[in-house]
Amino acid sequence: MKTARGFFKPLAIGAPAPWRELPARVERMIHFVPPHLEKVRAKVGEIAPTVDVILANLEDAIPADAKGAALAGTIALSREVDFAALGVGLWVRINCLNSPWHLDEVATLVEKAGDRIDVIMVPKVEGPWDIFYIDQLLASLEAKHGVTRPILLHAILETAEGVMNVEQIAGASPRMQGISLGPADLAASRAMKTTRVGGGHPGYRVIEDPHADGSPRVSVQQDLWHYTFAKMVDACAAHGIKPFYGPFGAIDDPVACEQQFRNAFLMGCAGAWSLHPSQIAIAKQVFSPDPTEVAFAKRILEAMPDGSGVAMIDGKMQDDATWKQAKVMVDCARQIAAKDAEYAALYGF
Ligand SMILES: CC(C)(COP(=O)(O)OP(=O)(O)OC[C@H]1O[C@@H](n2cnc3c(N)ncnc32)[C@H](O)[C@@H]1OP(=O)(O)O)[C@@H](O)C(=O)NCCC(=O)NCCSC(=O)C[C@](C)(O)C(=O)O
Ligand SMILES: [Mg+2]
Repeated sequence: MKTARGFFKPLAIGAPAPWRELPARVERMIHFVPPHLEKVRAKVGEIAPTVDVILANLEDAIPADAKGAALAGTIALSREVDFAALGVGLWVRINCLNSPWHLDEVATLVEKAGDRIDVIMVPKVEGPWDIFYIDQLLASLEAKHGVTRPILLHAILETAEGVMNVEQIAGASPRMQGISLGPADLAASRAMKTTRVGGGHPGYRVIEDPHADGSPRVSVQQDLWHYTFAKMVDACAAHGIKPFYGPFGAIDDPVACEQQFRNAFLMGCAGAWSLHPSQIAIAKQVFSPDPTEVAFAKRILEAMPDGSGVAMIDGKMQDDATWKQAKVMVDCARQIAAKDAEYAALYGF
């Protein structure tokens, strides 16, 4: 383990000092773009003002023979759209660390777009050693190319070993911005017998005991991901970084997508991925707290100005702990309102 002071020392001479606090950013949806497709890339300028983050994807879903074009497309994208002026994050998902592509990708990204990329997403992170490696590599490249703002790291949790080590991954570097669930690779890694990208499964359920009269037994579908998800959320919260739900592959099922996103939101996630333009509005609505809940939270804060004691509001007991929950809700709404005029009006800020 590094010493407490050592943790915040730059890892290369001339590299920028690591972040001590994460920059405060609204990241309700991470919108995935295949950057090798010129047709899709051309539309990013139009989509960007409607999202919080645009992610150029270099990994899975990009054919092996298009990896170079995707990297070139990412650099072009970083120049074509002024993401910083729009208040939109620019993220890149690189190929995994045991692939032949990641080294050239990281080198090219830092050299050609190091001052414009906010976050690099690293897939299939197995343990803290993967983060140590990429942390050092980034510091060396940032120093070499005079990048003054450290690029943050986001890990995808998509192997059984990664889940086992999630706490150490979350705390491996001050560059860690967050972690997303990668349900498709994780399912394969665990030998789960599914063929989906996230969401539930009709076969995973609980059933009530047989009735004496033989009448039908109630059976309810359960959440396949709850254990992994809760483990990830606690690891992130404990280390002061952000948990995210990952992708929802059934583009044709917006109802289930919304439910999956809402479960993640209620459990503490900051956002989810949008793979298709139709999922952007779903994520935006779900990850912006409900205005009615925000109004109630404001009443709690007003009823207990110093956050202590006890109060009754509409028959519900309020104390220091509900005050803290209310503060989480109101702070989140305030941050969103500062970025999004539509929600500022809904929240009355
Ligand atoms: C699913 C696909 C193939 C359906 O693409 P489509 O063309 O069939 O859909 P469409 O409904 O016909 O598209 C309508 C319009 O939207 C456009 N469009 C469509 N998608 C986008 C987009 N993302 N951004 C911007 N524009 C988009 C599309 O080009 C079209 O434009 P047009 O009307 O002008 O012709 C397509 O949406 C797509 O490629 N999405 C991204 C897929 C992706 O990134 N997958 C990897 C992430 S999930 C993952 O990796 C798993 C994980 C974490 O690793 C693990 O769990 O293990
Ligand atoms: Mg994956």
